[in-house]
Amino acid sequence: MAFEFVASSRLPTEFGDFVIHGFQDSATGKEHVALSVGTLNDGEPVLMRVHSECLTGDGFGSLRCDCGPQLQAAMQQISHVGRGVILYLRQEGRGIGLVNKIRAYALQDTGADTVEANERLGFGADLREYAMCEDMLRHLGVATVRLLTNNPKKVEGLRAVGIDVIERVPLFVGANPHNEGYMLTKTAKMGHLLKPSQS
Ligand SMILES: Nc1nc2c(ncn2[C@@H]2O[C@H](COP(=O)(O)OP(=O)(O)OP(=O)(O)O)[C@@H](O)[C@H]2O)c(=O)[nH]1
Ligand SMILES: [Zn+2]
Repeated sequence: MAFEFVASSRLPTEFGDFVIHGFQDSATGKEHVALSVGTLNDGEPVLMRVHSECLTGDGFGSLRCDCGPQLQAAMQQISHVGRGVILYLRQEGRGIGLVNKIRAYALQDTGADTVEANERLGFGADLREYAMCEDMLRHLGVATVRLLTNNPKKVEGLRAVGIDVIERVPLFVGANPHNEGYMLTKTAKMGHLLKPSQS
């Protein structure tokens, strides 16, 4: 089978107690994980975050983007509610990979915005795909979701692979002096909704 569940275990974190579920995609060689809290297979809508890997933001605390605070806020909210799931997808750099993201950052250091940098490297602005999410949610028994995101295209992408997104729930974490321009580009060129008035 191309995509399979491998194992689950307890994962206590500083944001609360999760269960981590490991999946392998033999077609791509990627390993994806889900972090869940509570009972998900009861047919009720599930609060969900689909988070794309960002080693620099999630792991190193980079201020160039908003990924780290978004992941932490999602973990806090889901833990607080006591029910929900985070799908952590290994699609670093919107799918171009870690080293290519660093190449894109180098271009941004000399004036390109996040979209132009990808294009100069010969990539589209966003190469992510979401088909694996359907497999992961089926395994977890999730029927419908309320999606924590500021990106309407992510809602469309998930619906396109058969996931029943019944609501988009904004995930605002604010900006800092290092990511202000990046956040403006996401709004202007990528359709992100980054103000409460836009939601
Ligand atoms: N290529 C590239 N990828 C980036 C850059 N900054 C962040 N990323 C990646 O972008 C992904 C996160 O996407 P975002 O556009 O921040 O947000 P989103 O997931 O589309 O939307 P939200 O659900 O609102 O977070 C992660 O995989 C990051 O590694 C960049 O300048 N260039
Ligand atoms: Zn990031």
